[in-house]
Amino acid sequence: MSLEIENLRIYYQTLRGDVKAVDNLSFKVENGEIMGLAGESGCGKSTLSNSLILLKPPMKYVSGNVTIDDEPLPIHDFKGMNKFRYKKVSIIPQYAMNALNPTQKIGKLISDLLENHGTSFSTMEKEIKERFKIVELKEAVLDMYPMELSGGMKQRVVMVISTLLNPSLLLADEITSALDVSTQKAVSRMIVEFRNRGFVKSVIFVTHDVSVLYQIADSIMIMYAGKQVERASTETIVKKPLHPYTKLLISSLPEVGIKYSENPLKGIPGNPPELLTPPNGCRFRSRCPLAYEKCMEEPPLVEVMPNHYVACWKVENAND
Ligand SMILES: Nc1ncnc2c1ncn2[C@@H]1O[C@H](COP(=O)(O)OP(=O)(O)OP(=O)(O)O)[C@@H](O)[C@H]1O
Repeated sequence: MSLEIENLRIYYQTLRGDVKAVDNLSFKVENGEIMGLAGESGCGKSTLSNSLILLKPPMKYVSGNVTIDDEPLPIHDFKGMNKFRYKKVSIIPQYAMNALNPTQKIGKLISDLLENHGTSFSTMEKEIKERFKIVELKEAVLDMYPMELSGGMKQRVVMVISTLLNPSLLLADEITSALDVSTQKAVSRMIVEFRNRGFVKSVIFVTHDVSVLYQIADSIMIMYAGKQVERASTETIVKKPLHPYTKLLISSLPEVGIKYSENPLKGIPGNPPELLTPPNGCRFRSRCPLAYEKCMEEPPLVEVMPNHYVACWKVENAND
């Protein structure tokens, strides 16, 4: 098993109280699996992914266990995580294109990073050049400054850098949303290629855009207001979703590249609840066309079919 998460709670400490951004999540990601993570803006996707590598204030660890390759991952221990970052868990951040130091040439940047992790550019040179070839970057890029590269090229440089040490888990956070459609496809294909070649064991691919996931993910987890509402194979989530929220999300698939925040879900009045004081029971109930009294109680996440998990009373009680 590449990643295993049990009862994870990650909050933001604010003057008004705790924002319950990730509220009791449990799931597993197998070796070789690309898991898509989708849901409307503000549902906790970035919080989950950031907490697995860079948990710092105002974000706070509240409870839960994380294991990677069957070894505990001390996400609550900022310093203790140093030996796991890049080596075991790596991230292509949301604004990867701006993540490169503008005053350093790409080659120097890679060399510094490798030295910080106990290896060197010369040891890794063959591999670096090989990977540049895979992402269709010329070797000459090593001698360039970030400002000399296009957005898509910078994105690919960051992809190579974050996976050079063959991490077990790669977190990819909205890495395609700022790109044009053909670059989006190329970047998504490269993630699959990296997984196929064993550069990364597993991937959590965060996006607003389920249509991107349909092309690359093996499984999809749908989050709503800090909770997991449904998780299954990609085929099942797209073709046979069971949770009312997933159904609405799938039926209102936006055009590629348009964020849900710019194109609110059609047919679902209202907004997700505030995570400072989330409602009791099902957090989707105020917008759910199927809500009934039972939804005042929190629905458990139930495996309704093998590897198909849903948190909805209507689904659980469908045969009553
Ligand atoms: N620094 C912060 N302080 C307080 N609350 C925060 C902070 N960052 C995020 N939040 C809150 O945590 C919740 C989850 O946010 P998060 O960014 O994880 O959602 P997301 O699903 O990744 O959204 P997006 O797709 O827009 O990035 C939201 O309610 C958000 O307002």
